Amino acid sequence: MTDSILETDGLTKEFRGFIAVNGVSLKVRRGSIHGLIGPNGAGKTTCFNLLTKFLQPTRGTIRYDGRDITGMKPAEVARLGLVRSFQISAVFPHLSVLENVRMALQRQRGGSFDFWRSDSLLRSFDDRAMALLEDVGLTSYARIAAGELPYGRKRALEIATTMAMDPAMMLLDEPTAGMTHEDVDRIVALVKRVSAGRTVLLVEHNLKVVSGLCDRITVLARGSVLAEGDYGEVSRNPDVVAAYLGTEAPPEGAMAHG
Ligand SMILES: Nc1ncnc2c1ncn2[C@@H]1O[C@H](COP(=O)(O)OP(=O)(O)OP(=O)(O)O)[C@@H](O)[C@H]1O
Repeated sequence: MTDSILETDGLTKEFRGFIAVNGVSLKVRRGSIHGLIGPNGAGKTTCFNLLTKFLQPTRGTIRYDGRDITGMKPAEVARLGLVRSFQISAVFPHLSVLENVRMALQRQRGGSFDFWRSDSLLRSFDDRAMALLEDVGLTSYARIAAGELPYGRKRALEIATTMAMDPAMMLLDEPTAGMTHEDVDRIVALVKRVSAGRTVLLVEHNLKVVSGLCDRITVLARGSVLAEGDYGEVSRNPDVVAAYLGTEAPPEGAMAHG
């Protein structure tokens, strides 16, 4: 018996007749770090948006923690503990790093954005916010305006604000996109750390990141599942190699792992 926390069955998304995601049946094991990879245009982002309920599927079902969430709204699934990392645009650039996490904590408590009046309430979240900042290595940046953070640190802040929701499952969309090597290593370590006691699903282009992080990997190509397994298995799969070589060369040496 596998203990899946997230399961899709025949998940399909059509855009005016173009099938971006085609009959994807996915099982994400509770407590695992699961990677969703595939060449450009494979349907990863569409799939991610379906799972986070930002898009409604044309067909198919999504079950989270034993419950059918197919028709639910993003906020509803977030309340159930299935939370996507906030986009950088969701970080308030003029507020400090600490204030951003405080806001996220307040939101988790069901508070409103009425931060004019609730300053004292927000301050009560300081301790928890500082603990989260420590988790993501941002303690020394607490008082800096979020907008002034270097890019890699902004992604760490995004993860801290996601963690503020205390999700049972986190969905991360390319957490290392556009990062320097040093930032990539830091985010990999961070995702590993925050994955303790949670399930993580990430869409990721960088196959070295995937090989270092993921217990299980689903490879999408042209909207369908092409292969599934651990990194060693999928990287040796001739169909996977062909799919990557057919559209773009994988990052140097990436397929040589495992
Ligand atoms: N809103 C939309 N309307 C029409 N076509 C779309 C829409 N969103 C995505 N597509 C198409 O669906 C296909 C899959 O796109 P998607 O962005 O999900 O792939 P991806 O694997 O995330 O690609 P990439 O790695 O390039 O980000 C692409 O051909 C894309 O052009």
